Amino acid sequence: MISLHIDRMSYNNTFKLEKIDLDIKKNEITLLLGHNGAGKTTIIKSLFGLVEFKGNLKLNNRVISLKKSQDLDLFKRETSYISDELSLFDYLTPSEYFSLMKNTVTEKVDDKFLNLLIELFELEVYLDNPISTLSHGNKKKTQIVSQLLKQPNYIIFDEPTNGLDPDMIIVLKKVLQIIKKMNIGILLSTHNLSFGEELYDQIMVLRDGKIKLNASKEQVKVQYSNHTLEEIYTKVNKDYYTHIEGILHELNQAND
Ligand SMILES: Nc1ncnc2c1ncn2[C@@H]1O[C@H](COP(=O)(O)OP(=O)(O)OP(=O)(O)O)[C@@H](O)[C@H]1O
Repeated sequence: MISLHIDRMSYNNTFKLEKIDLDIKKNEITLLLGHNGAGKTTIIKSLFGLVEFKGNLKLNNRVISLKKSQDLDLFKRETSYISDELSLFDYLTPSEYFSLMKNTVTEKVDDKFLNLLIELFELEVYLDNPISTLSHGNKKKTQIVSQLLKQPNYIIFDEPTNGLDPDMIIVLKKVLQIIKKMNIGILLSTHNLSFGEELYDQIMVLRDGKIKLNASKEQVKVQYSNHTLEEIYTKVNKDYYTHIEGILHELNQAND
């Protein structure tokens, strides 16, 4: 299990995260939801030691320090990060890129697993084209496959559905359901409520750097019975939506 505890973190006092407790458990998907600027990426950056914070990071119940090269190497080996920024080597082809990724992991990559992912994400026809010539969605799929092929213990996935077409969103949802059962823990940070709804086992909702909801799916069911995730999200952020309803009412009146 990965456990991140942030007591406090701030960017020059302009934005702060407080009392964040995030767990990523094997065989589970943790969903991270929040408005633009809520702090989701900052939490992910904290996980990778890219921002300073007061608190601690545990891997399998042991506190680790990403400033120590040994701990950093261990954490990198255990974790794949699929970012929303497409930082691929554009001059390589997907095929060359996958080979490069295969050579960077210690365990042997299962070629059958890789070929099935290539087929599922419909990348066969682009395998020998330079990545620079691929569409945004195909670059994204190349990035997804390049990280999944490592079959890490944990996957941190930022905005998984950005740039994907409806077929691929459906395929990705099914792939993540299978991958989770391979004893892999997944953190999904997404704005796509319907995508997250079917997938999550744990949910964290953030507003302005603070936790509004941190619960398991079972706890959510007890508290919100059959409500959809959109309804739950709206209820959790009640103050915001009451404010928005007021403005929408005025907009409607102005239109009369
Ligand atoms: N390097 C930085 N220096 C100062 N402030 C920053 C920095 N990076 C982010 N912020 C601010 O911290 C807040 C949280 O940003 P963050 O990127 O974590 O939000 P987010 O929830 O990922 O948003 P989005 O959904 O828009 O990606 C924002 O107000 C942002 O402007």
